[in-house]
Amino acid sequence: MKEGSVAVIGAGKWGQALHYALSQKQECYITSRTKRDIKNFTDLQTALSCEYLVIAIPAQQIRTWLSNHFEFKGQKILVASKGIEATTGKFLNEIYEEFIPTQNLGFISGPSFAAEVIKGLPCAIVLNSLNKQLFLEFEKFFPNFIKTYYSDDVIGAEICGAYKNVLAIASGICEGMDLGNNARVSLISRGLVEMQRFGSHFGAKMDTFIGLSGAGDLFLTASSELSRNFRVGLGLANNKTLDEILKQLGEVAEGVKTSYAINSLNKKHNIYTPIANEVYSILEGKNPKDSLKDLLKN
Ligand SMILES: NC(=O)c1ccc[n+]([C@@H]2O[C@H](COP(=O)([O-])OP(=O)(O)OC[C@H]3O[C@@H](n4cnc5c(N)ncnc54)[C@H](O)[C@@H]3O)[C@@H](O)[C@H]2O)c1
Ligand SMILES: O=P(O)(O)OC[C@H](O)CO
Repeated sequence: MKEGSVAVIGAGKWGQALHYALSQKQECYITSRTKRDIKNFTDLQTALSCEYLVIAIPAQQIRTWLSNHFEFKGQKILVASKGIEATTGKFLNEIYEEFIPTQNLGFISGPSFAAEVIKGLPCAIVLNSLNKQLFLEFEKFFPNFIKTYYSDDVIGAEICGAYKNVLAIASGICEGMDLGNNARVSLISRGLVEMQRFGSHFGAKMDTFIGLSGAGDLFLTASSELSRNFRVGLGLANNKTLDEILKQLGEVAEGVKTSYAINSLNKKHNIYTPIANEVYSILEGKNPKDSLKDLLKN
């Protein structure tokens, strides 16, 4: 293993933005399935031989990717994806822990559109790990335009990052239906309460929901067309089919599959999640106008 070396795995929007950020202070490799014209692009084996890996592949592909490509040789990992595995209802930390010791795992959360990070615009994120030493090691790789905070609430960060994508779809639907600012902000506020209720069931810390990982990322994603999930909502409100919307998007919108995961988890654990339930129902064909009526019922 090349000591001190850093690589990003996955050259989608977020992988490329993180590669740009992490290249400011040191050399940083990047790899993906198809070769890209990016500085320090390398093959997978070279990337995997780095000591520090930042993994930015979509949540639903992680298990297969780890099974097929990854061999643990002591690498320290920062997970950059946001989502819940739809087939199992597992949070990303649970999947990674099947392959990698907890002490070697960290998770990025917080409001961070790739499109702004790749321009070097300032932002603040959280690096979540049960191992504070890991945070200290990764922290020094981040450039001056990114402020990094530490949290040990891995489960809280994972739930916020995944749940806010579903709420961003709901907010996009609200916007697409022209329901006004009052409606959108009511939805976002009640969404935050719902996300907290869901998270507390799984042991997330309350503080996480009012910080960057929770309210921060929710406010960002549920209020901007820069969000892919928000744009999925806009499309649904405009009667486009999900297939059409995703084809046009051409990038991952994690909230779609995460809606299915949350739907299974809230049924299994009997958690009251009215907004996520309506997003799931709309994805399954319910008319958004009927969802609105149901959400407004006292
Ligand atoms: N884009 C953002 O602003 C942003 C910010 C924070 C977090 N994220 C999260 O980062 C993750 C990736 O998002 P993105 O914006 O880079 O998406 P993207 O659609 O731009 O790119 C996804 C990348 O994953 C790769 N990929 C897909 N399937 C793969 C597989 N089976 N094996 C290996 N690689 C595979 C694709 O080739 C592509 O390079 C998502 O979980 C997303 O929620 C994105
Ligand atoms: O474009 P989205 O909806 O995947 O959101 C991107 C990031 O998660 C924002 O922090």
